[in-house]
Amino acid sequence: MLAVTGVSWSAAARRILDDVTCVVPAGSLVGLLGPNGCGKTTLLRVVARLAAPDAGLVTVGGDDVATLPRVTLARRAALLAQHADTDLDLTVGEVVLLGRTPHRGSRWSDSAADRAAAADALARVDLAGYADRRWHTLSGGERQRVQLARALAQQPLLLLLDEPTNHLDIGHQLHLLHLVRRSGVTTLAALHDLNLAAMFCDAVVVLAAGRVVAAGTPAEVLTPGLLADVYGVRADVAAHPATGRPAITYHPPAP
Ligand SMILES: Nc1ncnc2c1ncn2[C@@H]1O[C@H](COP(=O)(O)OP(=O)(O)OP(=O)(O)O)[C@@H](O)[C@H]1O
Repeated sequence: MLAVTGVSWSAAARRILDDVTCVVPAGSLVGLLGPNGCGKTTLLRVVARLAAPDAGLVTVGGDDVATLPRVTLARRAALLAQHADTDLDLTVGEVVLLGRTPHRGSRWSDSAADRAAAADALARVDLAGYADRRWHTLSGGERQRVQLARALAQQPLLLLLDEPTNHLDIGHQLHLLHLVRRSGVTTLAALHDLNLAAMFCDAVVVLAAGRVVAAGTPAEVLTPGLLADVYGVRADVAAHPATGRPAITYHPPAP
């Protein structure tokens, strides 16, 4: 469904993404992992065509994103950016309806289908009843969930999520990833919490200094050796008693 092949991207004479290849099969949730600055956001931006790669190919649904009409790409892919915000004095309902823009064509007003999709998306992020609240009155976690609702209202084939659990309490972190997984929408999500990645992702791709250093199921990838090599941390990895997925316990840094 999403295929990234040999993608490189440079800025300020530095190679930020270096020959990155990965796939996100249709309907799966793939976690994009790696330390700060390894290139996760940059890869999501390249996939969303907000940055043009120096080399390589990105296809969504088999089509090269570089040549897809903008409106077609906007209908297919929704990006939830890391610090999604707006300076406009919008209501929550208006923010979520922005997700319907690619479907609106030349219509100026919202259709019943637009309003239904927006209301459904708000309910799914547990914010039914918030439609008339002003955006700037929301907490950080509420804003994050509204932005996910905007992305869901877009009804994309591909969701690109940049640290979607930012600002969320643990209950809402679990709820959000459960919701994304159950939505069945093909998703690539940059995540920092490796236990959440292990719990919810079908597969993970690990970047380090712009290169893919591991890819596979969470159990295949999230080993003590990988955590030491990539993050420089010591950790134990056991099978979660309920799910069998990896459960990581970190050691404090050596004194
Ligand atoms: N336009 C740019 N010009 C120069 N450097 C850039 C540019 N965009 C990104 N970088 C650099 O590329 C590297 C990768 O950045 P990116 O935001 O993709 O990392 P990340 O893995 O998402 O990090 P984090 O986990 O901290 O969010 C960083 O060192 C960043 O400073």
